[in-house]
Amino acid sequence: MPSYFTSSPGKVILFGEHAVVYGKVATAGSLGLRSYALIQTREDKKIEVNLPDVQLARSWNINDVPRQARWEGYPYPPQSMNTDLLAQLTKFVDLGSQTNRSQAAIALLYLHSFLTTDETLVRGYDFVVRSNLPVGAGLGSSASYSVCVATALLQLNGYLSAGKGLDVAAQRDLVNQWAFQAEKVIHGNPSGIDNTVSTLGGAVMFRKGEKIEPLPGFQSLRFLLTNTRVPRETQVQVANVRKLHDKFPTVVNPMLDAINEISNSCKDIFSQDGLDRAHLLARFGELVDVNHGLLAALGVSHPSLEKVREISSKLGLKSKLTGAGGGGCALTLIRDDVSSETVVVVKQLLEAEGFQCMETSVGGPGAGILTLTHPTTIAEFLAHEKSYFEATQNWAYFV
Ligand SMILES: Nc1ncnc2c1ncn2[C@@H]1O[C@H](COP(=O)(O)OP(=O)(O)O)[C@@H](O)[C@H]1O
Ligand SMILES: C[C@@](O)(CCOP(=O)(O)O)CC(=O)O
Ligand SMILES: [Mg+2]
Repeated sequence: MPSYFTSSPGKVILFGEHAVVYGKVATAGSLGLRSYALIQTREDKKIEVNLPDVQLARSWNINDVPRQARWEGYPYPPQSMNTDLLAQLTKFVDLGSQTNRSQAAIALLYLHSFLTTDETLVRGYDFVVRSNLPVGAGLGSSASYSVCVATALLQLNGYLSAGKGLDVAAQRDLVNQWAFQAEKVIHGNPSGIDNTVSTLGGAVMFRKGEKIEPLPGFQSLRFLLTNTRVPRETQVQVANVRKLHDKFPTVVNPMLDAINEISNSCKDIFSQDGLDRAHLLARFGELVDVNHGLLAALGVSHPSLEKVREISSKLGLKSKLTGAGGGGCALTLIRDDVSSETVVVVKQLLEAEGFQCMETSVGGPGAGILTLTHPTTIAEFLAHEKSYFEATQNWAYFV
């Protein structure tokens, strides 16, 4: 009975969120915080889904879920989203269209409709996801979830098996393309940066439709992430920027161009010979400030995010919102010369506001699969989730 774990990281966008949706360059890295999925076949033709992070536990008869006939470009996703299928699935899951739970369930079933083979159809499967990432806080939980879903369904249905003749790069590409479809279900109009970073890992400069450029040196940077715990949805923030853009294109386009130049300047700083690290970090901090100012002008800051900036700047630290904004997370650059006492103080001050501070590594591995020798149960997976999480070093990453 095939049984697999899949795992993929969240991400932090350093520069370029929102602008990246308009084809500008953005800079981002994978996080040490990850999501983990369990997928395994069962014998009663049911799909049993358990997503505790969004309080969803549901089971469906596998034959009741709509299935797609072979399409052009198989096994890569079709060029455009199937909106009829989306409407059908929204009705089928019957959880409302805009809730956390329904988006997660529809994204899973959307991929299921395309990827399920006859072999899986006669059996059914269990599917569980747990995440160490805060959901809806700007650290790419939706992309991390989407990559876990895509990897799990592709693996269970044999698309990644040796017999298919895909090398590692092609496997990652297939996962990334399907994860992007799931992100589209959740976000509406994603740029693709989040699923790409979650699939590939590392630190990259990303522009829609172009080859990914690795950004060496990034791993040595240290950040504090602060979750303001103010809920927001990426889809809503992206739509608000779109409205502003469409109303005042001549005002907004130069702002997006300026954001583009921030990533280019960041790259220049890293590749500048002879620039000592103290100067590099000081310049980086200035770009953090400028990028936040532009994002605030686009209307995606929030009083809680301004509070993070105010507190950190009192201690000489630079912060900006990260992800879609409107709440969620901010990142703060911790320069090498910042003492551990200062970090403790800033964390205390931020936590006193009710915020949650996290320090995590940036630029680690991307998506991975672990084949289980013994099938497990959903209950056991959830009961022992910590040890599964800690087994991360044994995972077969696509790297
Ligand atoms: N662990 C998870 N389990 C199920 N669904 C998840 C999980 N993490 C994220 N999601 C999905 O992603 C959505 C949040 O996405 P989004 O608004 O883009 O925020 P984020 O910045 O965290 O990516 C949730 O509403 C849910 O549909
Ligand atoms: C705002 C945006 O640039 C990043 C969104 O990231 P998150 O979902 O808030 O983690 C949107 C996108 O790139 O698709
Ligand atoms: Mg997201």
